[in-house]
Amino acid sequence: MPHSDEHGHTAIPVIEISKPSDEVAQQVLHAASTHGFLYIKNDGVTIPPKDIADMFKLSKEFFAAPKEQKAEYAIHSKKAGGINRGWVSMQGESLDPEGQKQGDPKEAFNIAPPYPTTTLQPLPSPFQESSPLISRFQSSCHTLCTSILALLGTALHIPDPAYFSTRHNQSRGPSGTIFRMLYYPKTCAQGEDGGDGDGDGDEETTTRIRAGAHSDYGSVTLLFRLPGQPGLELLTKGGGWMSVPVNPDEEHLVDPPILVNIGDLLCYWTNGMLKSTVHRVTFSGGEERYSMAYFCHPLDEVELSAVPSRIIEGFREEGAEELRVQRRRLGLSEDGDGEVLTARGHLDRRLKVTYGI
Ligand SMILES: O=C(O)CCC(=O)C(=O)O
Ligand SMILES: [Fe+2]
Repeated sequence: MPHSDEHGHTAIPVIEISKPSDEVAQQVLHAASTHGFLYIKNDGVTIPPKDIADMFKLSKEFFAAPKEQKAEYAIHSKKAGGINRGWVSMQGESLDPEGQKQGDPKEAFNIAPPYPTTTLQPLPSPFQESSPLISRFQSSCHTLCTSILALLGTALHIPDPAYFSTRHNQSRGPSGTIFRMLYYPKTCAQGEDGGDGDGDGDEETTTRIRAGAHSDYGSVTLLFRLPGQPGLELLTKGGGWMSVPVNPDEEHLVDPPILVNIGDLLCYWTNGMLKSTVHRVTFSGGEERYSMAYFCHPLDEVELSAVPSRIIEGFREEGAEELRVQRRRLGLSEDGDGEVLTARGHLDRRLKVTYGI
């Protein structure tokens, strides 16, 4: 490690964090500041593989329900608990509005963390009956995110060891954190004919897209996928697409490692040092596909002035171009005028681009 794939791309490392140390912290920082992606070896305890499997079972059961039933909990609706919660229908969202005419051929269901009460948002069956599992799963995802952020804090020599964890402590207030279950149905027209279904193969050379090219919004994202359901690709520095295997080390790892990627907010917050890498999902096989993502965000009120680290301060010049990209994504003037965004302000700007809300 690290080794390269057949195209010469350095592979995304699998990092074991069950015994945190300076060396482990350095490995996490290195992956986060080069690929923007890393795998965490599943220790079997933090997020039990059985819970992951049970969550996938629930997700399959929910998405198999009739459309009308799912539509009762439509995204942003009052019944689903408000903004950014609930069910997203097929083509109901475009992650790459400029690059794609149509919305993504996928469905999703968003669940927010329980705040300020301890109960989850109103949920349809079978989620309602499994609320304890869902809460437990979300909370273990959050624990893992906090551990990853703590390792980044160590490697960046942030003087306050609790800098990131305090700012992501959900018991202290609301945040943009959201857990999302995704379902990409098998649609033969799109698998064979670029989606227009007229059978003439006129888009033969176009890659079939299941989730448009995008970067995530928050601090860190955890991604769960199922063996045999590939399709995730990341944009390399050279402008090509590199596939991200579900289990990069099948020989040694029974449980697939947990994929982690850095979001725009953390890139912005670190002067562009941690990379928020653009990624997408393609058909590659066209079979149905399920995934789950935990998008971890800081508390709404957190101010995103550069994190207090000499390493980040020293990156200001090198990261200037990356920061300009980030500012463009937010619709801000490129060179900034000294204003400090809050985490909420950052998310609102990003959501506006995707949903127009
Ligand atoms: O389904 C996947 O593998 C990735 C989904 C994704 O990137 C997202 O929802 O942000
Ligand atoms: Fe994503």
